[in-house]
Amino acid sequence: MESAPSGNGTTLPEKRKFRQPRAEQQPSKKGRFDNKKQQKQAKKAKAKAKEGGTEEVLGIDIKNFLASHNDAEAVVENAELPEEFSEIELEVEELSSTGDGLALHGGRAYVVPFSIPGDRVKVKVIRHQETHSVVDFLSVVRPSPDRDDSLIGCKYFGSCSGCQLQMLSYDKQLAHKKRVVEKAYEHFADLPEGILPPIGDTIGSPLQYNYRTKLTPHFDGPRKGGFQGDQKPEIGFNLKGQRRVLDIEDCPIGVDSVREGFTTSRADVLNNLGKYKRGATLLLRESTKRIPDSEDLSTFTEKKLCITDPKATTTEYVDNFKFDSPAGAFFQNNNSILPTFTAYIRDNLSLPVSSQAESNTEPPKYLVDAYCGSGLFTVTCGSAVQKAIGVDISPDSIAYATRNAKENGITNATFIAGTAEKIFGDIDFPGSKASCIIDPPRKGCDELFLEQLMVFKPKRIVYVSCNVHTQARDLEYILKHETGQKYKVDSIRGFDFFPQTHHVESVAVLTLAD
Ligand SMILES: C[S@@+](CC[C@H](N)C(=O)[O-])C[C@H]1O[C@@H](n2cnc3c(N)ncnc32)[C@H](O)[C@@H]1O
Repeated sequence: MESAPSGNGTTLPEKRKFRQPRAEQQPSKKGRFDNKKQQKQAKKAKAKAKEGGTEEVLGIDIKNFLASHNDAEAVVENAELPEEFSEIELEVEELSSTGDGLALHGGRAYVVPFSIPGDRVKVKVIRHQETHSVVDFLSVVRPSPDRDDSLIGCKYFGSCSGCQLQMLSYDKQLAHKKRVVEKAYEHFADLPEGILPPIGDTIGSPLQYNYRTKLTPHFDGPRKGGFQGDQKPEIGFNLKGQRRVLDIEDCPIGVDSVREGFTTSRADVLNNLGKYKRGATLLLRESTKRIPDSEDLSTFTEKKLCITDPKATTTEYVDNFKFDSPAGAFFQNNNSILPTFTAYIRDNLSLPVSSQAESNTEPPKYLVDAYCGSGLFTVTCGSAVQKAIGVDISPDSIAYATRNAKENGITNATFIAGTAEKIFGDIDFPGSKASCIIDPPRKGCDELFLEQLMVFKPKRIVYVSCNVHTQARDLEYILKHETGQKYKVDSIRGFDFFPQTHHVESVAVLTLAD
């Protein structure tokens, strides 16, 4: 039997047959599951979805997309599934939170990369899964009124897995991300209606290309015994939907220093292939040096370098705050939005003077910086507080947080290395006069931390997250907790740290009622 390439670079029998999706696996017209097996499956899917990863988020969008097409069930019964690797046309109706278009065909959902609602596209069918079908994007047959291909700023857009939204105007990208935040709270936080405020508009990034201060392209190793003869690895990012690397010479969302570093590092790898028995990930991280123009130090010239050693120290400025951190450790990747972002966090850490005068606020007396990294928030928000305390699991980051606080004149801060909940053992001030900033990794907070947070009861919580889905899950936990029920959610809004991609940073602000 002949074989043909699949979407992930392996080979599959060309005429492999797929069974029809079973009708009982689809939600009923009411969007509910009718028997025990369905309920069990739905429960399992929900539990998985709570992890907040790409698969789970897409899965929920697909489920809701199908549920919104009540008539689709009738079609499913008789629909023929298009053969794998056949080419078909699809009408894209929705943009999922993962940045993929969703189309309906024969009662099934098709996930269509690089497409937006209103596009008619030609695609190649790759595989039919239990819940949806996966296709490769081939071309636009009839563009959506929202598509503007003249905006596409990268020749790899349409193949590279890094960006999804380059064909959309920036205003539309921001509006889409607002919807992503709304949907996250609709689907990942099971809360009574009216408990959350309307989601605010997404705050845009001053730079929409040329903004990423860190890139990590990679390459695969040779099959065995090193690269032979003319053999060269592809160096870049993964092809969309595949585990294969797409060879990329430049990434226009990177800052100039990092793009130049990419060119140099690529050449370095290709000129020294004999050194590599395995694949590797390259680190490209910007570091800034300020050189004073005159003796009064008020004006300066900035020199930008690209650091490639993960253990080397990089320097970054946010307004006039200076941050050193290990090049391989976490630091926010879009410097252009950080002055606006940190000012927003600082403003929102302020405490209401009394519940009667909500607009009248004062800085908190105490600040808790949970998941503090190298001290971004303590340094930019800590000058007015009596005491600040930060915690991070990485001892390296804690060492740099201590150094950054000192270098920026913050003398009232201490930092602890350990898991986030450890911080509560070291706090010697009352929650009623404290604001707590929480900025966990994508998986969100551990239950132990949230439980301890509820015992501490900070007057204000500012929860920053690069994964709004786990943030929504954690807010549900807080707001359903016996103590947490006393919190009011003041605001939730996205910040666009990652233009051209589907990612959104979300900030939720909560205040404990008197
Ligand atoms: C999204 S980063 C935020 C860092 C910092 N707030 C900033 O903006 O630069 C998340 C941080 O959480 C830390 N981390 C991960 N798991 C943790 C845990 N269980 N307890 C404490 N810190 C943790 C990581 O080392 C990382 O520095």
